[in-house]
Amino acid sequence: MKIIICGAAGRMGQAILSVAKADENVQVVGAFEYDGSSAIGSGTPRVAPISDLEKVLPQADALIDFTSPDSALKNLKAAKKYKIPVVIGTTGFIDEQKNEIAEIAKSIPVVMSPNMSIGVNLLFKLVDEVAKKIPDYDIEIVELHHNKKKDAPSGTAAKLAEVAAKGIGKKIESVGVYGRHGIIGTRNQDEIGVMSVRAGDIVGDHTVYFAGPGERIELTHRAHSRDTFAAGAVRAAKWLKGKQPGLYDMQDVLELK
Ligand SMILES: NC(=O)C1=CN([C@@H]2O[C@H](COP(=O)(O)OP(=O)(O)OC[C@H]3O[C@@H](n4cnc5c(N)ncnc54)[C@H](OP(=O)(O)O)[C@@H]3O)[C@@H](O)[C@H]2O)C=CC1
Ligand SMILES: O=C(O)C1=N[C@H](C(=O)O)C[C@H](O)C1
Repeated sequence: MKIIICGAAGRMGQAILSVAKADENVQVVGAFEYDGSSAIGSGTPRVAPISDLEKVLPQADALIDFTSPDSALKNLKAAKKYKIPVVIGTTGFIDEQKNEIAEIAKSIPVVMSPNMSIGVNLLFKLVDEVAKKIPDYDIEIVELHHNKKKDAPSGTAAKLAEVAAKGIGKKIESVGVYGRHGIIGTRNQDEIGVMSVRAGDIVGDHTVYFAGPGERIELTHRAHSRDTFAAGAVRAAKWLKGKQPGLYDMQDVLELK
């Protein structure tokens, strides 16, 4: 399995490189960073400028992207040109970009998930189940991440909120509340609060609260290491081999649907 890693010098890129190196069935044929990055020329395999991506794409079985929304979309467009399957772990896409990704996925198979861990993908299922069972309980989501994270809320928290909203028969666009401040009045019954904490080197924690009269449920996932996301990304790349074009997620890869 020959893979390309975009964002190779980043936190996730480095974790994926070490998972790939430990796997005898995986060969990294390209490790890319943006043009002008101080990482160009470093490491094994050597980190190359993203402007060289199309030189390597024809030899790859899959491209794994953990960069930023704009560059992920550019890399996806290049992969489409060469019909190479793509794993997108990058988060923070706006709706217009998500629509573009869905359109491109009509031509090539794409796995896109804000969280590649087994635990969080099970958490999505649990939240759906609990929200459906107790739709009148207050739902709040708190996510904690390291102080270098650029997007908020995390892609995972956004997805948890979407799943919870759907579970209670609402659209997250109508019920999502992102942070609170000032004399805001009492809580609306249907709102789903999403709070973001940025501190130190926290890898990624997500808690979903369901609070009702005299009790609450807290469903928490804590990632101890980025290796869990990296292993998931490599598993998704392998899973994509021979798949029909389409937009898949980690629940497809992990057969949780
Ligand atoms: N789906 C999942 O399971 C997970 C998703 N993520 C998501 O993955 C993304 C990356 O996270 P993380 O690794 O922590 O972030 P980092 O900032 O550490 O890594 C991103 C890397 O991509 C580089 N980069 C930026 N633009 C380009 C480009 N045009 N071409 C190639 N490389 C580029 C960055 O360079 P520079 O720093 O110099 O800008 C950086 O080295 C985020 O969106 C994050 O939310 C993270 C963990 C798990
Ligand atoms: O940026 C990160 O670090 C993480 N991002 C993902 C997200 O936005 O949900 C997943 C994970 O929690 C780590």
